[in-house]
Amino acid sequence: MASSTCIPSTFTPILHNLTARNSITMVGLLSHAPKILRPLSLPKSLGFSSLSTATKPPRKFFHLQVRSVATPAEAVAGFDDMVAGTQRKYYMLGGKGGVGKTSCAASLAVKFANNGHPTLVVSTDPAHSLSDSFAQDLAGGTLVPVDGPEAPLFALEINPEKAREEFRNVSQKNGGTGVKDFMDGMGLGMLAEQLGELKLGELLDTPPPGLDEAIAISKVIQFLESPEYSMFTRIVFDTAPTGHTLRLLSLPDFLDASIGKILKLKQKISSATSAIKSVFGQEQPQLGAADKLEKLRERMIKVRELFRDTKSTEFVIVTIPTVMAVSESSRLHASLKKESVPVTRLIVNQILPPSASDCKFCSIKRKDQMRALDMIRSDTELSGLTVIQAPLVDVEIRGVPALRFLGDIIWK
Ligand SMILES: Nc1ncnc2c1ncn2[C@@H]1O[C@H](COP(=O)(O)OP(=O)(O)OP(=O)(O)O)[C@@H](O)[C@H]1O
Repeated sequence: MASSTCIPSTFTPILHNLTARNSITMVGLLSHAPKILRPLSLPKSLGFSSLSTATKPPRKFFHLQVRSVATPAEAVAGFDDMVAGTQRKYYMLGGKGGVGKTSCAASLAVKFANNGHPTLVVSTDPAHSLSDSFAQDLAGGTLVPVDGPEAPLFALEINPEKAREEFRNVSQKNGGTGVKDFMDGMGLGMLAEQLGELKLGELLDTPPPGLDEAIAISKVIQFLESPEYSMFTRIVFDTAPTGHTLRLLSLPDFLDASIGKILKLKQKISSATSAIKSVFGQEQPQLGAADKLEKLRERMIKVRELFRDTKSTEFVIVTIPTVMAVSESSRLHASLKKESVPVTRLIVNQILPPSASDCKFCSIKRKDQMRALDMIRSDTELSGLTVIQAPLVDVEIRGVPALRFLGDIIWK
């Protein structure tokens, strides 16, 4: 049984962001735990002072001695497998809101880059939490280089609203409000009525939930298919909270079916319009909208294939040790399995580090967490996964040094 690594609760790294970017002094209150933690090397390049005489850039801030403590067995993430090889791999991190998806995704991206992989970290979260996590403005919908890691690390915050706008434009034709007007305009309104069951209007004018994710990911696929982005060998997705992800997973089939029907409709329209043309001499309408939908459909199929590619993709579920979060993670895993999305790792984040003297609050909290960890062990969906435990650290995970610190704890 793998022994556990944990941060003694007395260890408190304090990150003071000094004036210049990246010049951070890390003052670890080492007096409490000199025997456990000792600074191996701190990068002078980042402006670290006295704590170390390191000259070459470090691999780690601190060396944690592995010691067995009475916490449930945890596995290690198997980072060596994740980082091996230069064939492009995709890691999608997802789970309940607020569990630490962005922090874990960003820390994984930093760790890949610090191990030599040109890496792209993508978020479709409208709240721009990736910028918060890196403490750098990454908004704008284009690739932004992240300062700090050793190999190139770029971030992409896709704005779902903009992506949705694009989608809506696909369906609008000559300023109409959608296909219905478009068909009315061609005197084919009655045909639109008959096709009511297609819910054409809803599909094109009000995108279904999860579409943001699908379009955002399809945008990334577009990026990655172009030569200038062929350098990236690791792509890390910080996905939206569970609900969106589940809808996204079923979306390509939904769109496939609906767009498939639209394209059949296109067939009907073009034969109907040639009939109209011969009677009314009307112009043959160009069907740009339907053609663009065809492109969208192809991209959605690529999204679905990407999610299901066991050779290059892995979905990592992130949770926290509460009954609610574990229950949601179990449902998420069941849905991912149904959609044949490969999942092997589960991160249980923000676990209270062991402590000799628990206050009343902590001892109750700890009991709840143990109960949730027991739930994982007995859960039919989750018990087969590699469970990686990440401690609750008492500093906010912001900026590359802190992400590197968290990454060294989680991605071993
Ligand atoms: N192991 C940890 N120890 C302490 N704080 C943590 C840990 N992991 C994450 N946090 C903090 O928890 C907060 C939420 O983290 P994060 O934004 O990564 O979660 P999220 O799942 O992406 O949230 P959302 O669903 O809102 O996007 C942040 O303030 C982050 O710094």
